[in-house]
Amino acid sequence: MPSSDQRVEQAYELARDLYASLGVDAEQAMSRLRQIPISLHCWQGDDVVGFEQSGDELGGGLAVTGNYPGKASTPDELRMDLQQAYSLIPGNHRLNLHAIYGEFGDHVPDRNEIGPEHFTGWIDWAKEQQLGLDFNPTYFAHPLAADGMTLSHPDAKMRNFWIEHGQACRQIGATMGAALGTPAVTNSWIPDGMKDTPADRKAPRERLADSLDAVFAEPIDPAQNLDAVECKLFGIGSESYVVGSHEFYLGYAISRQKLLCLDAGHFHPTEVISDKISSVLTYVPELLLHVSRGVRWDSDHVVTYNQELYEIAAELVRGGYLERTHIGLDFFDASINRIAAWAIGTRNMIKALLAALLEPTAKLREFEEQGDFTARLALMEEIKTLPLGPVWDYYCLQAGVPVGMDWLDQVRQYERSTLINRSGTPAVL
Ligand SMILES: C[C@H](O)[C@H](O)[C@@H](O)C(=O)CO
Ligand SMILES: [Mn+2]
Repeated sequence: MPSSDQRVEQAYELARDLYASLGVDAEQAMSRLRQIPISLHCWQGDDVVGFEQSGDELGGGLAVTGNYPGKASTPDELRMDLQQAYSLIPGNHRLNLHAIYGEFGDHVPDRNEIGPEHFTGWIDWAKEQQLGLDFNPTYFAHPLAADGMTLSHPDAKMRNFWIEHGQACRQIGATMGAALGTPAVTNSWIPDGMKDTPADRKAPRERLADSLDAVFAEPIDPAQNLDAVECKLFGIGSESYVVGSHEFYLGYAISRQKLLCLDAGHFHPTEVISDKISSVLTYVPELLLHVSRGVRWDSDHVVTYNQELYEIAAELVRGGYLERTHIGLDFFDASINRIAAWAIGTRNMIKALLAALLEPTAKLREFEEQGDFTARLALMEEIKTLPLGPVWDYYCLQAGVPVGMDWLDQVRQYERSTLINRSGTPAVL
């Protein structure tokens, strides 16, 4: 009887030969994949609560549903949970932190007073774990964002408070980047918008452009920090008008040569970000992706292995855009084990990149150039059932992470040994 590792190897060899017959080198695909970091978002680990202990509502049109037990409530717990998640995911990746996740001690500073000193614990840990860090100002869950306006607020004092927050966050990003030798992508998303039809769409957008210019005024070495801006179509409470719309940020990013963040859940349901990548990268230097999954009104379901995920990955590979794209995740689900959510979403993202790297693109292009759209469609359909699974299993085996569903046993074990003991967790999980 072959061992399970031998079965994985045998299945891989058959798959490798099949891909080779289509002109695809599976070894090369895997070695490229090893170089692609995914930035895991810290906020899946605690339902976007953070460590300010303010008790302020999430707000900003964001909502987390579910009450799965065992959520992290201290930086140490969150780091422990992240380590557990990384141990289930092949490759070397990054962590994306929000400003509310600082280690603030007894006297929590206001958002405009935070500094790199509140993130030394994260930086030291990231160094130890060999992770790059990314960063985000938190323009929500705060009394000064309670009316749904921040950088575009009509009151200059309010705008200034948030401008100072944005400036502080860039310095934190730069400190992270300098300490870790890899630039932090510091991404700005603001909730500003209106529930009902505004009488003035223009003024808030003009104010937002001015505020962003003030946030980004200080030049920072791009080897330490890169600025990104993220649009949204609508949120809860901003159904009729969002100041930072797609057109607004596309124009802003192009005119200021900033990174544009495309969140897969932030567009009309019939729009897909896979079709935007090549347009946007014609004009902006680099792209940040928030890979997510929109379901009706919610933009943040756990990423599944669906056709759009494949198309996103395929566009990055086909266009040669991997070097200019930072891949981050953005979902939060409190109805399932939070570590499993990270594992499922991140493994799916990596699996989609592997599928894209295994695509016989040269053949597809050949058909397209010949005008043979029949053959192009036929091959695209054939690709859907090529043996990706055996290559994926082999990739996981080689990386020393669980193969197939085995990762779930480890999550269950961690649940029993650790999550169950957390305060607020019922005796039986
Ligand atoms: C918590 C994140 O900053 C947030 O999800 C943002 O990126 C977003 O997508 C808001 O809908
Ligand atoms: Mn997002």
